[in-house]
Amino acid sequence: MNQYGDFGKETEELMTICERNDRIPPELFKEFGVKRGLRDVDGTGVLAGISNISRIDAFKTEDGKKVPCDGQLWYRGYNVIDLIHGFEGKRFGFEEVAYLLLFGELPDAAKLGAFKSMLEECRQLPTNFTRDVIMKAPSKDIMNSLTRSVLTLASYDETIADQELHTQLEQCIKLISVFPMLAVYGYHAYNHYICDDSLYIHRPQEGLSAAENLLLMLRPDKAYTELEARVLDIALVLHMEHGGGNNSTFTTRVVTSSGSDTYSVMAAALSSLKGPKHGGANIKVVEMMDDMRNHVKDWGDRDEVKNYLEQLVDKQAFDRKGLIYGMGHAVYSLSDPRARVFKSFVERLAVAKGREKDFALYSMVENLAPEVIAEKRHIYKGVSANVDFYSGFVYSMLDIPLELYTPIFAIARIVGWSAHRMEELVNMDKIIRPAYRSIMPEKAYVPLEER
Ligand SMILES: CC(=O)SCCNC(=O)CCNC(=O)[C@H](O)C(C)(C)COP(=O)(O)OP(=O)(O)OC[C@H]1O[C@@H](n2cnc3c(N)ncnc32)[C@H](O)[C@@H]1OP(=O)(O)O
Ligand SMILES: O=C([O-])CC(=O)C(=O)O
Repeated sequence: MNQYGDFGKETEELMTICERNDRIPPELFKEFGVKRGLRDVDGTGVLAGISNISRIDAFKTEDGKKVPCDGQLWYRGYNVIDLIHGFEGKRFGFEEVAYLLLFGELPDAAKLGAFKSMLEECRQLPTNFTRDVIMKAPSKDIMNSLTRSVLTLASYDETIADQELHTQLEQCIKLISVFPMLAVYGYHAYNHYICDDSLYIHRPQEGLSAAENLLLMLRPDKAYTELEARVLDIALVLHMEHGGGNNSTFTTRVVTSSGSDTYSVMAAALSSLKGPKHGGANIKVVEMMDDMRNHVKDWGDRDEVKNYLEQLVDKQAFDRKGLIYGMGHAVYSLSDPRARVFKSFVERLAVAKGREKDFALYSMVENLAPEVIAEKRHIYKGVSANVDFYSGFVYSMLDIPLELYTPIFAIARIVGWSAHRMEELVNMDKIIRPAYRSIMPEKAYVPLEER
C-alpha cells in the first residue's frame, strides 16, 4: 500500500483528533459494571455459552476454597495427556483426535480408517489454484495468504449457499484437509518471489499423516525423520482445541451465529488467531528471544536477564507493547499443560541439536518472567509459560521457518473451530449480540461554515 501515498504528519494529526474523541474514562467501565475483555476482575470469563467439546482446569477446591492448580486440558472427556500416551509410538494422533473432537467419540479402527481416507480424498486444490491464487501477491504474512486462499476457495464451491448441516461439516473437513497445503505453498510463494529462493511444490502423499505431509511438502528433498514427524504431530494435537471462549473460537461462534458460510467463518477465525496476544504469540516469542540475545551480554546472568524482562514490561524494549510473549494466559494459573509437554521435547531436542545454551535462557525467562510481571501488574491467578512459549523453539529445532509458526497453530485449531461451528449450528438459532452502553451525548448539527 505504501506506493499509494504517505500521509505521515496528516494521519498523526487525524489520530490526535481520533484519540481525543475515542478515549473513554476508565472509571466508567466500573460504574456501568462493564467487564473489560468480557472478564471478571479476577480474570474469570463472563459465561457466554455451554459446550461439550473440551474443558480447561486451572483451579481446584481445597478446604472449600478455590485455589490455583496446575492446568489440565480435556478433549471430549479425555485428558489430552492420556490421548497422547494412547497413540504415542504407535500411530500418528492428528486424525484420531480430529475425529474425536469433531464427532464426540473415539473412532474404532474401521471408522478411523474411513475418516483418514476421507481426509485424503479431500486433500486436493481446484485446478491451477496454487498458480492462480496462492502464487499471486505472495506475502511474508502466511496467515494473510492462508486467509485469502480460504476465502477464494469459497468461489469454487457450488454448495456455498447450502444450509444443510452435513454440507457445513463436509466443508469443514475439506478445509481441515487442505490447510497444510495452503500454508506450506503460501510459504513457498513467499520464499521464492520475495526471498529469491528456489520454488518447489511437492504434492502430499497418500497414506501419510498431516504432520508427515506438512514436512514432506515443506522440505526441498521431501525428507524428514520419524522423530520430527512425531513431535510435530503431538504439537498439532496440543493446539487443536481450547474451549469456546478463546478469541478465535469465540469469533467462530459469533460469525457462525449470523448464518455466515464456513469459508467466511474460518477466515474470521484465522484473522483472530494471528493476533500477537493469541496464536501470533509464537512468532513474537522467537523474535523477542532473538532481541534478548542481542541485548543481554551474559545469557547466564540472572540480573541482566531480569533487567531486560523489566524493560519489556515497562515498554522500553523489543516491540514496546509491555508484554513478555509466551507468558500468561486468560484461563491457566500455575501452568499450561501444553507448555509442560513442549518443555519436555525442548529439553531432549536441545541436547540433540546442541542448543543447550538457548534452552537454559528459555528456562531462565520462564522462571523470572512471572516474578517480573507480578511486580509490575495486578496478578490474581498467577502467570506461567503458555503453549506459545516453547512451541516456536521446538519448531526452530525442527527447521520449520518462523513464518509458518502461527499457520501451524491454525492447521491444528481449525479442528476445534469446526467442532464449535457444528455445535453452534446444531444447538443455537440465535444471533450473538451483546450490548454496548452508549455514553454519547446528543449534539445539534452545526453547518460547515459555522464550525
Ligand atoms: C494460544 C494463546 O492465545 S496463549 C496466549 C498467547 N499470548 C501471549 O503469550 C501474549 C502475552 N500474554 C498476554 O498478553 C496475556 O497474558 C494474555 C492476553 C494471554 C492474557 O491476558 P489476561 O487475561 O489479561 O491475563 P491476566 O488477567 O492474568 O493478566 C493480569 C495482569 O498481568 C498482565 N500480564 C499478563 N500476561 C502478561 C505478559 N505476558 N506480559 C506482561 N504483562 C502481562 C496483564 O496485562 C494484566 O495486567 P493489568 O491488570 O495491570 O492490566
Ligand atoms: O484459551 C485462550 O484464551 C487462548 C487459547 O486459544 C489457547 O491457549 O490455546
